[in-house]
Amino acid sequence: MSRRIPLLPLRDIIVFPNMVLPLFVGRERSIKALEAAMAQDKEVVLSAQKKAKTNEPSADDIFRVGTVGIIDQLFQLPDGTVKVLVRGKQRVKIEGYQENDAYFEVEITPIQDFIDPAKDVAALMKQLRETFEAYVALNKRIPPEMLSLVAKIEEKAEDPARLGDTIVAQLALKLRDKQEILENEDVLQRLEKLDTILKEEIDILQVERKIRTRVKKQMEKSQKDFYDNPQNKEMGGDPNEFKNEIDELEEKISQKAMSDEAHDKLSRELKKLKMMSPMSAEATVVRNYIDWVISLPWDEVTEERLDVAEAHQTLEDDHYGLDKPKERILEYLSVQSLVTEHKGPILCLVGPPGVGKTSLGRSIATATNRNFIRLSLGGVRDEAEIRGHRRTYIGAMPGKIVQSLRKAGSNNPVFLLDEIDKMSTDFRGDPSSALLEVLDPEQNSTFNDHYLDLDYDLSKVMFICTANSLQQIPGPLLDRMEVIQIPGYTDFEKLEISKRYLIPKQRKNNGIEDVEVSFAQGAIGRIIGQYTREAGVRSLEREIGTVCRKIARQVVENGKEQEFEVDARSIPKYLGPPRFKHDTIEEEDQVGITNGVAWTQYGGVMLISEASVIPGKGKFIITGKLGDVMQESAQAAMTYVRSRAMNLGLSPDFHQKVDIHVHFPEGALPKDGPSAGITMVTSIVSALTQIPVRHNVAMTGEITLRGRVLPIGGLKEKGLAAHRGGVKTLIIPKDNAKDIREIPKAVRKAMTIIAVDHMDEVLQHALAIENPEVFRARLEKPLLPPDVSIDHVVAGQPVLDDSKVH
Ligand SMILES: Nc1ncnc2c1ncn2[C@@H]1O[C@H](COP(=O)(O)OP(=O)(O)OP(=O)(O)O)[C@@H](O)[C@H]1O
Repeated sequence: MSRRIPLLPLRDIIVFPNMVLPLFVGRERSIKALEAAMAQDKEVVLSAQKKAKTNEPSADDIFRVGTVGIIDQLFQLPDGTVKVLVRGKQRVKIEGYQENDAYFEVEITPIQDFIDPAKDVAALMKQLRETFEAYVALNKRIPPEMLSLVAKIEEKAEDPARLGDTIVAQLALKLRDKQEILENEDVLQRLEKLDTILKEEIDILQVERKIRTRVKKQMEKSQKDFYDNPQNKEMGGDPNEFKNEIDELEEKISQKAMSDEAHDKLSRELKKLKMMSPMSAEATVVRNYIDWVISLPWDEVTEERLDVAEAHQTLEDDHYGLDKPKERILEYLSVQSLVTEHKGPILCLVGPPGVGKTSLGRSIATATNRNFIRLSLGGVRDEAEIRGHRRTYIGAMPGKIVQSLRKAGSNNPVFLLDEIDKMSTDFRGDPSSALLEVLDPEQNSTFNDHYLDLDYDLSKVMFICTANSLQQIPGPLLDRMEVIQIPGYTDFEKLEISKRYLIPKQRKNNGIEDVEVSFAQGAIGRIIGQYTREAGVRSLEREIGTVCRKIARQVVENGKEQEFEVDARSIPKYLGPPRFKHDTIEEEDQVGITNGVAWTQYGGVMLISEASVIPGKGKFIITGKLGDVMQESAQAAMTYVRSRAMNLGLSPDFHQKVDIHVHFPEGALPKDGPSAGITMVTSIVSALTQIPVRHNVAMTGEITLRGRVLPIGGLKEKGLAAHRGGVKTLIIPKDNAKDIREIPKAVRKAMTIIAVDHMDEVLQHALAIENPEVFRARLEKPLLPPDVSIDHVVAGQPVLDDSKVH
């Protein structure tokens, strides 16, 4: 829906939503625009000029994307200029300019933010918050209260767009860069971009700081020389205070239980500290070191216990379903309680995001009376992040393992190493080799952090790893783990999880526990089907949270006495228009459009392939996100189609007279591209023969040159995706028939699963042919009937004369 609003062109400033800032307006046209806005509903479009210097900008001089703002205050200053306080509201696209005599009026449409469901929003927000904190620590220009604001937004994990907009508003970036961020509709890409920019800035600031420290050190040295001169003694700092501090540290060191090695080391460090000038940078480094060592839990433990029945109850109380993982976890815990030392393998929970890996870890901690800490390894590329920097580096710190242990406060916590499949390696060393040492029970009783340079005993820690996909876990690490797979949930399971856990939890979080709220089954089903697309329940929980928040607002406005019945029809009122449609099947059979199912590390997805044929010269084009991955399969597919040309009623040289275009529309990027081979062939054959593809059939399988259908992975996830999408018949490779058992029973019952060996069979089941028998007979005919020479077959001959299309 477009609207018309006055425009205020800005010089060198970009306003983001939620940003409040004063503007000084001097240009006559701009003042007129403001007056017009004040006369209407105080809204004005704020969009930057491409060049700040332009005095009389024309439509082409102004960016097409800006922000609608509300004028909160307006003052006329004595010199004729106007000061306005504006508040950014929403990104908008300028569709057209109407230049009237006095000012610009623009036609705008709001820009909808897009959140890629395949990405882990919470982790990205956390990462950006951390980077921002590191940046603020180096950059004193940014008010510290921004940190708490940013932390609050991140903690709620609901509004990634706001997080990005709040941070970008604080940065001094080039206009073009800011505009680019404003224009990007993909919220998570905006966050990633900001994260990169901040990291670059941090690098620069660190170099500057190093230089400053060096200069400061030199100054301190000359200062020390100055104080050391007896004549100047009386001007020095308070020596008593320093002595008290040293005494205090000495006391702490002697009282704290820690290894002998640590004791000795700290005594030596303390001796060094005594010799130093209290205000020197060196003294600060030594003090920091001593603080770190003292604050670690050397001897603090929580009393472990394990009552299997109780642990079972805790796991049941916190999670619905997940029978197999729960059973395996209990077996694991039982073994651990029988052996005195934890020398067994490490548990590794593998599954898509939001299936409860972290929360299972938390339950294990509760069940065994251990503290719980979580460390995300996503994006860790540097060995030093795990193991710390040597103290010779400026600003050195212990690595993340030691930092986390300090947070845990005991030396026997459950330590969840999240996303071990997302670590990467670069020139700074391989973090996975450091991690190997951490996890290896033979080595980890003497774990040596570079910063501490002391052995620390990690053998009492219970490590649990999580990953989205097995394939990406470094081999040596995988060897040491006991993998527990947690597949995605069916819609039925999601419904139950919502009813039993997510809705009560969100009602509590949003303070509407004691309000009459009921969620109809249909309402939850609609949220699952049309507002989320995921294997886990993370977005589902967020959407339910949004509904609860909106109810909370109504309660605040109108009192608690109302009853709220959330039914399927009312969902758009709470959550806006449905977000996902095309993950379900088409309503009618269509030529050239085939449903595939594919595996991604976030669970199964529907993957549609479209083919269309146009007169041409034999070009074969594949486009869409999957384009590159599919090139090789595409060649095999084409060879098969050409070898079957006669049987399909096509001229043998059909491929020279047409161009074929196959497209895989947007969607999550599957990891197993080739399994879309048979989907592509079906689309091509349908487009060439003009026989529609059955809309309620989906398929997966790789194809060879001769049309054999090869097995694929991830059948379970694919089955779930097909079921979610409303598929009635699922075609799978015969070699995968043994895996059908993995698909939940309810899903198996709801559809027919056909295992095939050859592409010919796929076509028989997938194409909407009235008489499949005739079609099969046709496919089984020898390739070239002996009495027909190639010359007799002409392009455009009647297609499959003996079978009818319905
Ligand atoms: N089976 C279940 N029963 C009850 N609640 C569940 C279940 N599975 C997931 N949840 C809830 O879903 C939310 C997301 O789960 P969690 O954060 O543990 O997912 P995860 O698998 O660890 O994801 P990630 O890998 O992205 O960290 C949590 O609030 C969790 O309590």
